[in-house]
Amino acid sequence: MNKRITVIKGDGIGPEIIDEAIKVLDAAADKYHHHFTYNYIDAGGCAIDKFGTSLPDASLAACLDCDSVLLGAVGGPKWDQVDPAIRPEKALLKIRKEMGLFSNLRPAKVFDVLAAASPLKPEIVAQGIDLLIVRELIGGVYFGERETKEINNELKATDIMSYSEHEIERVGRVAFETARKRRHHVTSVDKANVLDTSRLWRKVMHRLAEEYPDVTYTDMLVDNTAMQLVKNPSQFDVVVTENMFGDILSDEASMITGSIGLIPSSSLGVGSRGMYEPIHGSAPDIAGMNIANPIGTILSAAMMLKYSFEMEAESQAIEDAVNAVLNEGYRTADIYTEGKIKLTCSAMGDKIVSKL
Ligand SMILES: NC(=O)c1ccc[n+]([C@@H]2O[C@H](COP(=O)([O-])OP(=O)(O)OC[C@H]3O[C@@H](n4cnc5c(N)ncnc54)[C@H](O)[C@@H]3O)[C@@H](O)[C@H]2O)c1
Ligand SMILES: CC(C)[C@H](C(=O)O)[C@@H](O)C(=O)O
Ligand SMILES: [Mg+2]
Repeated sequence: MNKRITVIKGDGIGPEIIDEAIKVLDAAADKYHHHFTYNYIDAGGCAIDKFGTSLPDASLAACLDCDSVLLGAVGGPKWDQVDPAIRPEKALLKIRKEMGLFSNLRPAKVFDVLAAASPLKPEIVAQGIDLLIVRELIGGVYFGERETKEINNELKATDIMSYSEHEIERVGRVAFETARKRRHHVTSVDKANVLDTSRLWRKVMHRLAEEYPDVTYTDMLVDNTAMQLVKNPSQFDVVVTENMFGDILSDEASMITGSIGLIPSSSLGVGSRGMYEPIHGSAPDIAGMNIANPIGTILSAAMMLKYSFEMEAESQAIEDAVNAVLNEGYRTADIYTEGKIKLTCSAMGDKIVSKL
């Protein structure tokens, strides 16, 4: 099959991890006789430096005219003082919105061989950790009206969180449908003891739960969820939540697997075109050092093959290659434990390619 992939390397470690994912995609294309063409575009801080804006029109157009988008990461301290309207992160939010990517799947699974890298107690890890956060991606406080104004010589800032029934229902449906392919349990996370948006969220989720009697359902408040993720993560199968809660909880869930560098994500809307990116950021503290973990990005590429291109076997082959490399004891610095073999970012990419 021929597929056109728009690639955004972005900032910080973005270029390093994307290079490894492209190596892996090329190896998969060779093995299965596909042809992937890559359209490299600028977005984020690097685009501000070149064009004075984080998302040039041509870059957005390239995201809307391709079979899927692969993204490294954007942002970093260099651009912290720029006009908020053109911040690197704005580019990412605009691409998500314009592509209509309302559901963001963020799996957090402890690989058996990486149990020692998890900061949780071994007896908790032994119960098995394999959960999937379904994060609403183009609504809530990220996209509500915002302003900063001066009142009586004091600045006041406002960010509005809003959700409609339709926005909640479409992501809820993704969660229930996905649970049917997994362990048939959905935990819906909200703050219904305080927020109106959460009370509406809960109402819509309850309505959906009745449509899916084969899926067991639990409501959980977000503060308790943050605690339960550390105390008893094996209780979770699919966790569905609004945009900002999902952002925060997915970083927390990633850490119980050992490192944020391991976690991929897919963002989808209606139709098969999606955006695929690791959940971490541009990691300015380790950028340019060739020590970042490329596995989250490589597994994001694997998700692209499965969810957007219907290439199940190819996607599985990449996952198997990652598992094989980990099983043989190879580790990047973030997941290194005593007695294992430490690899750079590029050497990890090469090793995974060699297993394909
Ligand atoms: N999707 C994205 O593009 C995205 C996501 C999150 C944050 N950001 C942006 O990235 C910048 C830095 O954010 P931050 O420092 O809060 O979060 P971060 O995720 O970039 O880094 C947090 C910590 O995790 C480590 N880390 C992250 N990815 C890693 C990897 N692949 N291998 C090894 N270690 C890794 C970093 O070294 C750092 O110590 C900010 O500008 C932020 O807005 C972008
Ligand atoms: C960079 C930022 C806008 C982004 C988000 O909050 O969605 C990031 O944290 C993520 O998790 O993808
Ligand atoms: Mg985040």
